[in-house]
Amino acid sequence: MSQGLFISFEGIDGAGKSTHVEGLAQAFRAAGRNVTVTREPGGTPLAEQLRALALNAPMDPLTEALLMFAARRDHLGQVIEPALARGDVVLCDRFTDATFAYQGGGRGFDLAVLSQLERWVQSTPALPAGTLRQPALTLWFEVAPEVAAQRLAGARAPDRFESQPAEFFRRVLRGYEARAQAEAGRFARIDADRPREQVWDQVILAVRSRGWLA
Ligand SMILES: Nc1ncnc2c1ncn2[C@@H]1O[C@H](COP(=O)(O)OP(=O)(O)OP(=O)(O)O)[C@@H](O)[C@H]1O
Ligand SMILES: Cc1cn([C@H]2C[C@H](O)[C@@H](COP(=O)(O)O)O2)c(=O)[nH]c1=O
Repeated sequence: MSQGLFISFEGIDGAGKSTHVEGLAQAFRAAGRNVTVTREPGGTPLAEQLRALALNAPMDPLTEALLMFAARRDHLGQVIEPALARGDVVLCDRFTDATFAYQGGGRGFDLAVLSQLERWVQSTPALPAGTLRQPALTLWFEVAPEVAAQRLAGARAPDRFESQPAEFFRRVLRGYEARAQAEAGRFARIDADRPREQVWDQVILAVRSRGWLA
């Protein structure tokens, strides 16, 4: 049986990350792997309900952060951990880096509290004590907020996050930068301000260079 592999996709709204999730899933399936495609917040019936609240209902920053981690706890227990235990490749559209970027960077919420929640929520008996469940690779789609906003313009009714001004997304970007610097080995920076084909080339290179696809 193959070993489970956990890959997350990150970036500001409209960076273009979801566009490449299914392509990477197909590449792994073509190589004979079982793939679980999922997203955060969401991925389980309960977490999808929490997603609808987090994206649409007015709330204070602590409530928002708690909802993200509550959804994540359910998602990890119901979907991610079982899939990894089966040996699947798990492709997750956003994970905890989004909380540090959006709630920490964007909202200015206390990073120490987020780190504590991360330790509680991502501890798992599947890993040695003191080790947290984290992606093996995080594909970080970096793009200027103005470019991302243009891509989303008119596409759908904006939610509580998508309707934030460019300055919010500049803070979110800085939040991602800080996480990428702190955990450089886990992050692959994708220059997402390029045509789709060139973005895809960077995605597949990041995976191949780690020996996970030929
Ligand atoms: N490289 C690209 N160049 C131009 N447009 C793109 C590119 N990649 C994706 N798009 C378009 O930009 C829009 C947003 O793409 P996508 O949904 O993949 O972004 P996202 O990062 O997943 O956004 P969100 O987090 O808000 O769901 C879509 O209309 C998509 O077709
Ligand atoms: C996981 C997570 C997500 N968010 C925000 C980021 C996005 O604006 C939405 C999710 O929408 P998408 O179209 O599926 O990208 O939620 C957040 O603020 N904090 C998080 O932890």
